[in-house]
Amino acid sequence: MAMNPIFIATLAGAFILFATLFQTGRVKKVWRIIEDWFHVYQFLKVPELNEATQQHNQLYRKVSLYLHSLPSLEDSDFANLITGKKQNDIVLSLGPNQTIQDRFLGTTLFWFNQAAHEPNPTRPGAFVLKIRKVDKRRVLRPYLQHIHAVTDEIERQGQRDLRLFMNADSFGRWRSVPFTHPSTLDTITMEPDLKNRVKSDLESFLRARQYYHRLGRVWKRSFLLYGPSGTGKSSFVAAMANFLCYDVYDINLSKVPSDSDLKFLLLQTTPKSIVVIEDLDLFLAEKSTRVSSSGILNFMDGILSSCCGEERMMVFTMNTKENVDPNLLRPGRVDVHIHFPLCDFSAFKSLASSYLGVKEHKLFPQVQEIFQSGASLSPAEIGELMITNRNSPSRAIKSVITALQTDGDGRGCGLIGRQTEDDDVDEPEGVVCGEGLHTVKDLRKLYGLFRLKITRKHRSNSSLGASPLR
Ligand SMILES: Nc1ncnc2c1ncn2[C@@H]1O[C@H](COP(=O)(O)OP(=O)(O)OP(=O)(O)O)[C@@H](O)[C@H]1O
Ligand SMILES: [Mg+2]
Repeated sequence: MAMNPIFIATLAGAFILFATLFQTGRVKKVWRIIEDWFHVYQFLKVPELNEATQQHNQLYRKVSLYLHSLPSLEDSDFANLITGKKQNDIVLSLGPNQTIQDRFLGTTLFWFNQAAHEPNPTRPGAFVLKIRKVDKRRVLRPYLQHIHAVTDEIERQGQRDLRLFMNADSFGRWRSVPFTHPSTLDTITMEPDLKNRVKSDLESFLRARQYYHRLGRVWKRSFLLYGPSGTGKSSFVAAMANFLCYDVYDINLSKVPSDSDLKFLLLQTTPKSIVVIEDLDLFLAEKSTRVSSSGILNFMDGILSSCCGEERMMVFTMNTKENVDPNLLRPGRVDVHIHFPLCDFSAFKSLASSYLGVKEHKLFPQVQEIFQSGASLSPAEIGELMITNRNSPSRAIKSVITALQTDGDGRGCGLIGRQTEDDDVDEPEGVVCGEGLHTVKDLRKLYGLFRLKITRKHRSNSSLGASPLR
């Protein structure tokens, strides 16, 4: 029996239409909606915040990291293209209200990225997992374990994209941007011995989960970075974040309306993060914040951090700690003190090596002499002169000499070569307080601190990290 040509044409047309719709994913979508009608799937929500406590849900962060590592992200209906860590790096990011598929143990799972900002801009987002009811019992538990394993591995290899969180408004919420600061411990000019001790301190912190638990302590560590402006304190925080592969929460105290808002901000921070308060001395001196001293003390004591997870660094920066109540900086509140001094000759040489690629130069003796006379500049000032004159090392060094003779004159006076026998005092260098150790002796043993002779009144700028033990 001959086929009706109209029937054949209609069939072919329907086939082409179906294939086209299938290609664009519309049929798949309609099919999914039909399946949802018949309750084939179960939905599980992973909210960004725990609604009862308003704390960050760790699983949300892990799921986000996991989903962004999936090759199937390329096949999702809609993805954002954003720049990655390195220049020219372009990475895919799952768009809001978009779905991504994953395969696990022979079944397909769907993740829906529920947008954070609709309809209420402050409402947190969520990921919604859609899994076949028949597969749930068999697949869900191992699948969640799989997500943990994959994200742990990503974090171990330091591949996680870091974020910088800021409390930019007075609503007590964090806003974040990708953290791409290029500073590393290698690029920070610092006395090499001190740098090595800090490095091993950070490394041992990363491995110390069991140790802290055994002691019944919160797995956290606090640093005080103090020294004049432009000596590298903020750069060091960035270097720490890159070294530890931790996010940074930068607390602007002037934007915190009250003690309870400070608590709330801390509760929302996640583990594997550095919580930073810059210029704490200024806030304490000027009382330019509505947060009380006891609010700051609670924050530093870690009572709060004990209820919102662990694996955190607290970093406070100050220009000087002279006017700060020593009680505020006692061990436990601040575990490690690091002094960031103005440049001495060896710091200058180190900057010349990295900024100008010069290890020796005929002008070096002259520079050394000027430093010995007591003049000094910050690494930021010297670095800037070197960057400006980077095409001519001689010109760069000459400009540093001129600056030392003018701007830097006397800046370091009294800090170098003014030691008197009467004023001798045992001063440890840099890192001064250790975990679980309470005596000065213990602390010295910990870091093999060596004795420096410097004056009681003036901190030496010839040695990075000189810090009195109290
Ligand atoms: N020790 C250092 N090693 C390398 N670069 C440095 C160092 N100190 C400062 N710089 C450079 O100087 C600039 C300013 O440094 P940074 O902001 O870290 O100083 P700071 O101590 O935080 O100053 P402030 O107290 O004013 O906040 C940065 O660009 C940094 O690269
Ligand atoms: Mg700074």
